[in-house]
Amino acid sequence: MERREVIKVDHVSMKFNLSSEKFDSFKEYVIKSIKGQVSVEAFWALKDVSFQVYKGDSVGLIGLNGSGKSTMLKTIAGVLKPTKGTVTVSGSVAPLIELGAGFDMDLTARENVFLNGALLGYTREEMTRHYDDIVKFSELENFMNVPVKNFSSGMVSRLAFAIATIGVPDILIVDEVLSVGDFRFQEKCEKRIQAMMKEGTTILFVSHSIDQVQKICNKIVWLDHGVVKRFGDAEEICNEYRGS
Ligand SMILES: Nc1ncnc2c1ncn2[C@@H]1O[C@H](COP(=O)(O)OP(=O)(O)OP(=O)(O)O)[C@@H](O)[C@H]1O
Repeated sequence: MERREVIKVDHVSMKFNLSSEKFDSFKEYVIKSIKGQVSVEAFWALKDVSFQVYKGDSVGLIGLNGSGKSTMLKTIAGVLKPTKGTVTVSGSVAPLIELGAGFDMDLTARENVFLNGALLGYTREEMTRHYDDIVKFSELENFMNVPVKNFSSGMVSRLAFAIATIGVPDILIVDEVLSVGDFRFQEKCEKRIQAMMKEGTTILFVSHSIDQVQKICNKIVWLDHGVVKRFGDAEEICNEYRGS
């Protein structure tokens, strides 16, 4: 199997500034921040994280709430810039993070297909070609002319998943999105991800279902308070995680 490195996470640390003060209004916040009276505390969500991902790997990020999984995925997706260290990514990336975040809720599902497609870098012609597949996969045939604000959260996720997975990206980033939608739809999404893996797509995957992680992933990064506790074989680390 080809062992081409597609993601290199090199000594990455991420700092967030947390303000513990409460402000009665935005005006009060602005005045105090101009006067330098807002005290902020540094919080390191990732601390010196390093790992490499090779083409065709499917890597699961596991760890308790707040351990830094989503922050790590967002730095790889280019949504966040690390405070220290570097992330090098080669190839196209399809991020399935916060599904539906790019939707305009007042527009119809149909209009959002084209809007979201444009945000993902597709032309109108490309989206027209993929339109029927998106409608069929999301099973929203009867709802395409309905404003998305009237959709349930599961319907929003189905539409967003169908749009985000129309191509075969080099790297697919999946953050918790399979926990939305019903059981049957989750299976359908899993199948689509597995089909992409067969085509050679590299997967980065976050889910609180350790069984789902073990089913999809061959490697694991186990994060603990922003630090890599373990990195390696999925089966071994998932079993260790279950027993921890
Ligand atoms: N924009 C932000 N500003 C301040 N703190 C943040 C921000 N984003 C994340 N954090 C903090 O960083 C830590 C890691 O958050 P992150 O969402 O990466 O964890 P996670 O492992 O994905 O958690 P979960 O399993 O709950 O989804 C948390 O303590 C969180 O409060």
